Amino acid sequence: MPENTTPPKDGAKSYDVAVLGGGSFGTAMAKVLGENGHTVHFWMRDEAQAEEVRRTRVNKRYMPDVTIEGDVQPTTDLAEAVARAEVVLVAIPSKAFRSVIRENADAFREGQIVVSLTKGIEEHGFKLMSEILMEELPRCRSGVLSGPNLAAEIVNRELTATVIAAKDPEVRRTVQDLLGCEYFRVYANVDVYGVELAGALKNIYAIVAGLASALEMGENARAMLITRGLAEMSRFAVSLGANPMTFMGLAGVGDLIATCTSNKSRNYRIGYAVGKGKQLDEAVKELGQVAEGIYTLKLVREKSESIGIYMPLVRGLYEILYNGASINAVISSLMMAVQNSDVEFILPRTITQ
Ligand SMILES: NC(=O)C1=CN([C@@H]2O[C@H](COP(=O)(O)OP(=O)(O)OC[C@H]3O[C@@H](n4cnc5c(N)ncnc54)[C@H](O)[C@@H]3O)[C@@H](O)[C@H]2O)C=CC1
Ligand SMILES: O=C(CO)COP(=O)(O)O
Repeated sequence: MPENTTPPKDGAKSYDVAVLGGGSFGTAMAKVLGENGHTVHFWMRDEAQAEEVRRTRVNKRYMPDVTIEGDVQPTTDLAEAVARAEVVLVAIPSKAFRSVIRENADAFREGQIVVSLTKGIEEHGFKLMSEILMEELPRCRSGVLSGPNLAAEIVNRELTATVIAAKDPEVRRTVQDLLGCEYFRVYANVDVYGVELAGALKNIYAIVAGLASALEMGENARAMLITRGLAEMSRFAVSLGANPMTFMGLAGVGDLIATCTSNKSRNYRIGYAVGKGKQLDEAVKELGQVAEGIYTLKLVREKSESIGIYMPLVRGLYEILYNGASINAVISSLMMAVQNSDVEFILPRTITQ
């Protein structure tokens, strides 16, 4: 056993796990797995970065203050990482997710467990990452992990809960066994589509919340945005087949609270920067990490218009970010819109658009 390997918990099985993606979240999950006593094949595309992590145990660009403990083996050989793994966790931004999986599809085995950690939507065809996994790796067993999981807190072992969503009970159990520990708790769900869509949609409202914070709005406004964001995202997701109750859970309201109230969220930080007068391009460049919400916003706006789902916050944010609308004008039109029902599952909305 290598020097820096933690033995697995008493009686627990030690797995070989591949983590694909060497950014903030890949690093956070590799660290949890390493501390839980598993062998981690940590794939990243950049050899210099892999060598640095190997040598220093620090992923300097994404997590400069964090030492990665345990048997975490950085590699740039994706096929080998997957071949050695019993379980594969994918933390690659949505824009590159399909191409990375497709180019390496031959490396995956029948029945292998592959779990998406990515909170985004594919541009063409409005596909979620679990759908991409089913299309590209039809012989594997897939799942998605989502929830209030700010990487910057997990790496400090701050108490966190997440959700594994999968139809196959063994996938759910395996991921709970792999990741669960004294600071990371893994709950299960079977509504894969709802859990995954919740994780992607909440990024939009985190941008809205960041914007509101930059404008120094109060707590009433923050509560209104979070709650109306929840109403809007569940309305949209339910129309596409998600279970509304999923939005009451960690992957729904939980993640919405975490990212709409914290500048540790990159999406929130984008909203904050725009609210302080930065151009979107400038804000993204300064962030230097992925903020999925800016892409998800475009796709959800287009989809909601095409299927006739009322999403005023999406529409307003889109006008601000992509059409140069004045923030104050958008706020005013949202506040002066026709007054409507609070919980539409109890009192149906009377106004549709
Ligand atoms: N950071 C967080 O707190 C959380 C992030 N997520 C999700 O995880 C996904 C990844 O996010 P982060 O790791 O935070 O992003 P990041 O911006 O910190 O890192 C992205 C990583 O993906 C790599 N990458 C980009 N394009 C690539 C390509 N074509 N091929 C291979 N690798 C590529 C980059 O080199 C980098 O290592 C996102 O969908 C995000 O929403 C989910 C939960 C929490
Ligand atoms: O999804 C996240 C936490 O649950 C991370 O959010 P950001 O991508 O906005 O940092």
